[in-house]
Amino acid sequence: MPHETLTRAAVASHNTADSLWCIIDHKVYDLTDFLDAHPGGSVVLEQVAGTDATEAFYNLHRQEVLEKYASLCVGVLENEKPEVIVPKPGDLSLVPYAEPLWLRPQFKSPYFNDSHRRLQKAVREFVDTYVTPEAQVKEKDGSYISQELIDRMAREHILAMRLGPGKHLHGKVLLGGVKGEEFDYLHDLVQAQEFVRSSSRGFQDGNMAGMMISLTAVLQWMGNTKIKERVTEEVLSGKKKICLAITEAFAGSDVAGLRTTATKTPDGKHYIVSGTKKWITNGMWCDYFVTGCRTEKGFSVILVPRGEGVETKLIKTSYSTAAGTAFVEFNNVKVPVENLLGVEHKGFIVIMSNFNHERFMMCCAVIRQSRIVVEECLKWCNQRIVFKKKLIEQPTIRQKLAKMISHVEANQAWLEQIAYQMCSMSYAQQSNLLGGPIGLLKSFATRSAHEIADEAVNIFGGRGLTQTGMGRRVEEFHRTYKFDAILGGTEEILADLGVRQAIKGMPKSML
Ligand code: HEM
Repeated sequence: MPHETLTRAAVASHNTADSLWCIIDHKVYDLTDFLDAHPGGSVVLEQVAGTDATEAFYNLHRQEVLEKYASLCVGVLENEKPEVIVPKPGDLSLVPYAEPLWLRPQFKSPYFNDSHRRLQKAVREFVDTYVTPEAQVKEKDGSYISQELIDRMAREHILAMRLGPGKHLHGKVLLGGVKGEEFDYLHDLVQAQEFVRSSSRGFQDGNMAGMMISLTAVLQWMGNTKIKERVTEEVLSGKKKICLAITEAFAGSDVAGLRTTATKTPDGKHYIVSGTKKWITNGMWCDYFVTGCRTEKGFSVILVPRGEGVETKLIKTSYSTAAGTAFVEFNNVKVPVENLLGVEHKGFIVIMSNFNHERFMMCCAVIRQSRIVVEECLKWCNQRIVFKKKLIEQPTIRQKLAKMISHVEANQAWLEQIAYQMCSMSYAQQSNLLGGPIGLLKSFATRSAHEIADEAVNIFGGRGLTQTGMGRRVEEFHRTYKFDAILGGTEEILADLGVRQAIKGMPKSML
């Protein structure tokens, strides 16, 4: 915190490398000892010694740089007040279009009530305080989520909440005082969109994405109540970790082409699971694998615990290894038949019904990330000066922003409408009636992400290709938005699913 009140004249006298001060946003910084450490070099700082460097600073740095180096601040200017708004944990952004319409005070929404708003506020505070700081470190160094954060999420029932609505939430009081019984798909949308604000795509998946897409299958399809209750308790309390193991090097979206086999032992008491799985999110640290296998007369899903014959190797992808993406080998792993999910040889339905919620979550995430990029671009265009004008004064730039904003707003409106429909449908109705629309939305939202990432990099220039500094969020989005276009079904497969499902509902007669 600044201790002294100073005048501009006093600052002006500290204008050499031996004593170098400058003003940024009405505060005074002593940069003398920072000269050699400054990533932009000492020369540029000497050029602004003793002057007001606010404009030069914001032309090149993010506000968070000043927060990180707050200790360099030695005073405030007499009778002057800082103008830059520093957000506190939980705050809404004041940048236009940075928040979905329902969170902007001037607008109303037919979908969101007081309970959704309470949840939003509490989750944002939680994410800003506990998730984002860890996410940013882990995204960079590639290490896995801390047990401390997992435990904290378990205590607040956040792990349970992130599976979506259902009986597993009954009797629990969630963040914002929301009762588990009232948690619906609009709450689900709210929490999913708040969690991605930590802007670290690898860590975002590292933060229990595997659990979100696999424990749901255990809850829904595990016939053996004892195993179901034990595994659910272990995972939701954070003691054990679980992931979905379907994709193979041999087959991705083509689930029918999988080669991992599960053969029953002669006494009928066990399966012997053999084969490999690839790109398994969180696989590196998981204790359980919800595994797709070929069985004698079809396809079955089996809960395989880590143990003898299970080996995991890290896969390096374009996002951080914080996601724990694994190549998994099952080498004659012996699993009790009680670990079967759903009906033997009829596992296709287990996987397919699970996909809807996974894809819905991915829509929530990629649409919110796209909005973050729009916010970054609006901030930058308002801050960056080129050809003696702010970037925002260039009509070409405004055209780009118009396109980006329109994509985000259209997708969010479609998403909210789908979430609203989900609230009043059974699981089976959702699969029948919403599998297609969710597929179309995911496919369209990632095409939008493609356009948004492309325009954002053009707006940021070299900074949009640099992993630190002003453009780091844009660089990360441009590098990683494809994960959402591929995982959970590719754009083409899902677009096709959407149309095929629509055609199923066509009247038989010619129209
Ligand atoms: C409190 C004062 C300052 C601090 C703590 C600071 C810190 C930093 C940091 C951390 C970076 C790395 C890039 C980033 O994270 O954004 C950086 C880059 C840079 N800084 Fe500063 N800086 C300060 C003031 C200034 C001023 C007043 C100028 C110019 C007149 C300046 C010019 C630069 C330049 C040219 C770069 C390289 C930018 C780039 O590669 O895009 N800095 N500074």
